[in-house]
Amino acid sequence: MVLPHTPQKAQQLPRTEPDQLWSEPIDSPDYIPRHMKRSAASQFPILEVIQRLLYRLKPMPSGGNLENLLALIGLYQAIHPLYRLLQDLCIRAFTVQVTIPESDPIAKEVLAWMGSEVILTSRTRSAMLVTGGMQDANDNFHRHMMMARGPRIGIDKVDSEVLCLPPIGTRLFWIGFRPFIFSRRGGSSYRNNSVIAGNFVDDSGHLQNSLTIMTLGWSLKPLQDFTTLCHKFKIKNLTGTTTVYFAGGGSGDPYGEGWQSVSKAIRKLDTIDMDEDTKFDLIRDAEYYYSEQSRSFFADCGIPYRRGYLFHGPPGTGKSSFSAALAGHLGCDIYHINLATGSISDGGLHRLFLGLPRKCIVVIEDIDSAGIGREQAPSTTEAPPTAPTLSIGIEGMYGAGMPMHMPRQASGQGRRNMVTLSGLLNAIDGNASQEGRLLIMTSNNPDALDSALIRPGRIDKKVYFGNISTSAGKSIFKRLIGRSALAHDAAFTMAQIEQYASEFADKVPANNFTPAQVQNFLQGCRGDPHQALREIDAWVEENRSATGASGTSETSTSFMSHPAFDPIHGLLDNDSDLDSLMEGEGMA
Ligand SMILES: Nc1ncnc2c1ncn2[C@@H]1O[C@H](COP(=O)(O)OP(=O)(O)OP(=O)(O)O)[C@@H](O)[C@H]1O
Repeated sequence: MVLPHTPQKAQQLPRTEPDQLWSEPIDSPDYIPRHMKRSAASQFPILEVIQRLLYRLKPMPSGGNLENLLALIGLYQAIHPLYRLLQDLCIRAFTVQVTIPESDPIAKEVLAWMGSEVILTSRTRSAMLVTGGMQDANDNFHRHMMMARGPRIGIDKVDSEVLCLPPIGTRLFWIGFRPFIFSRRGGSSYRNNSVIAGNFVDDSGHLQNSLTIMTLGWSLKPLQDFTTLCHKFKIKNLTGTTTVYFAGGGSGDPYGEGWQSVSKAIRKLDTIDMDEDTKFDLIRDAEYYYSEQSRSFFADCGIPYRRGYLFHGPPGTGKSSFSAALAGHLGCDIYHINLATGSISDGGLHRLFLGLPRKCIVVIEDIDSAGIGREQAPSTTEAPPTAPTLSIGIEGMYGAGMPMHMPRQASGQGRRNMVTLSGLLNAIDGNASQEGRLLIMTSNNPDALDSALIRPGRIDKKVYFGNISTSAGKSIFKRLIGRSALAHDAAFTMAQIEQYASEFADKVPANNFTPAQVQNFLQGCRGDPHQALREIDAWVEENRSATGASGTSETSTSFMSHPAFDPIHGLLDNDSDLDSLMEGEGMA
């Protein structure tokens, strides 16, 4: 039986219009005329959206779960920007923050502190693990501290070179009763509308990774105290190491502009073979420079608090090694700038100097090969078309005025130098330049340098590093061969080593080879005194003919060749003296 089809009228539920939600009886004190509500909603469309979404959320007699869910999501989407706006307003009103580019030395200290004191000590659920070396030039430093704290999150299962750092993101931590928010941002995670973590845009307009530290209040003092805490933490944990910073090449450099760092074991001063008087004079001078007495002397006399040395001599004679050992001795960091890379501009150099801490050693390496010779009058020589902004110094490199002594490296094909003499002078002691640094310039050819660069006040001491003397040869043999032989083979005695060292030194013609050359030969002998003595004659012959070494005017004036020069004089008269000499050696 077919029932007649009686179309059922869909049950129409009375729907409440959004406006009715707020409707009040006309005699109610809360009554607002409808047209006024409409105009408010039309002025702020977001209100109307929220109003409609709220209406959708009203429980309905039939179904509506999906609709409710969608309305809820829509409501969240609509309210979220408002929430962010309010959050940002509160942050701006009640907090202070600092942003540090990740390439800055302070950032390394903050990251290390966070990794060690927050990430490894809390029940963290995320961390950034990086292998040492390329990922983070500060690897040794972080590793050192990880070892100091002990692994906490299963790091013992992985290679000891894995480092634990705070991940990209935001993290809350407390120091005492004060909350801090730490944010680490990658350059790509730039968000225009956030004030929680500012991003750092470098001079070339590129986004750099950055850190932001934020805390409650209106004063930057707690943040300054925090960075000081991180710095002290670094000093405490870096006993026995020196942090060596290298200037990044510029925006084209994968590591970016600014300072990149690596930690190295401190090289002891007694591993540098040089005239003892010169050595101790330099040490005394540097120690005095950093004393309170000298600081107040400079201040009282109104002299800029700066000091400069020029180390000159052939390559491989210990200029850089001594600088590093001096930094280790003074307990400060060392900053290397190599202008010969041709990728640092005047502005970049200035910024590098501005980023220096108060106490540090800055080494400008091979300054003569950087093409910054004497400032010349503008040359008529045409510069190559690829170098439209050639400095005065570089015109000499490319043009007819190129000095004959200019190393091949500096005259590199197509490479140009972007630092001018005036730019360099301005960076090292212009008005805006940081005080307190000890500047060391190294040069293989000081005659090529402009007198303005090395005038008193800029360069206070000039020290010549020369080829190896007989006594220095003996010293190097004892350090590189004798020590190892005594440690690994009981058959050797001190007296024997002394004798072998003298024999070896006699076979190496004085002032012909650099310490680096001799060191290289001895390293190849792997601690075997007999092999060293067996092979030295052939090596001398071969290298003499290869280099045509017959003594240079430089070596003839070397302090190492001075009859009075005996770098080990007074130290090696007996066994204990040798032991004391050898105690701190072996670090390269
Ligand atoms: N006087 C020295 N005493 C001990 N080791 C030295 C000495 N000179 C050089 N060496 C060794 O030779 C190597 C090169 O030395 P270093 O880089 O310090 O020379 P440099 O004079 O700075 O050379 P360059 O002018 O090329 O920069 C280092 O490994 C260092 O250990």
